[in-house]
Amino acid sequence: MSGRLIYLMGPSGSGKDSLLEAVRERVLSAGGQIARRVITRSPEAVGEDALGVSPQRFEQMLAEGAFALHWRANGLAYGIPRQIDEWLAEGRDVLVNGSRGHLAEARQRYPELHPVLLTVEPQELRQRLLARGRETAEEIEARLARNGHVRLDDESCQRLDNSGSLAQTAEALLRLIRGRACA
Ligand SMILES: Nc1ncnc2c1ncn2[C@@H]1O[C@H](COP(=O)(O)OP(=O)(O)O)[C@@H](O)[C@H]1O
Ligand SMILES: O=P(O)(O)OC[C@H]1O[C@H](OP(=O)(O)OP(=O)(O)O)[C@H](O)[C@@H]1O
Repeated sequence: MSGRLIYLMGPSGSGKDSLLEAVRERVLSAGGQIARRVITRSPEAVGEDALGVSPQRFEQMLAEGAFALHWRANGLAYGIPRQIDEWLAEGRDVLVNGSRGHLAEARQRYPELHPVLLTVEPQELRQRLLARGRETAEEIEARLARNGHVRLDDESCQRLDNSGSLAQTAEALLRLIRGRACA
């Protein structure tokens, strides 16, 4: 039986990378996997477990069919390695740090995916992006503006509020996964 694709979305700064890191050990010990994104950003990017590549290398990987999913946002290119298909075929649940703007395309490839939307109070979101200190003030404003016009009216999305404690959000995500995806 195929594993489930847990497609985590949310505004830049809402805590997707932090949440995936917080649940990583328990997801892996339950036989699940967490996809490592490929991003055209410096490998030193603060607070994320992504593979940083040049735009040229990204295009080469894309041409070689290396990605199961890929999209562009925030002036960057993001890719999800095709390895997730092997994991899913092995019956493993796979968590992906996804994009709200790419959900429709992701659904075309994975009709059974489980969408999870991380939400954060707007003012808290701004503070977190500033505190993370990875983007310039201009890039932060652009991300906040993007959040203002990316609309997700998909009622099937499970919503997780990450405005409070990360540990509590992690427990909520694990309950959600156990409830819907893991035996
Ligand atoms: N529940 C939380 N409470 C306080 N700070 C958080 C919480 N979740 C994430 N953060 C912080 O907010 C910033 C953005 O988190 P990050 O995981 O990079 O978000 P995303 O991956 O969605 O862009 C980071 O500095 C992170 O440490
Ligand atoms: O379509 P959206 O839902 O707005 O998402 C746009 C992009 O931003 C998110 O990445 P992330 O939050 O990790 O961005 P960052 O790491 O570049 O800040 C998400 O993973 C997408 O790659």
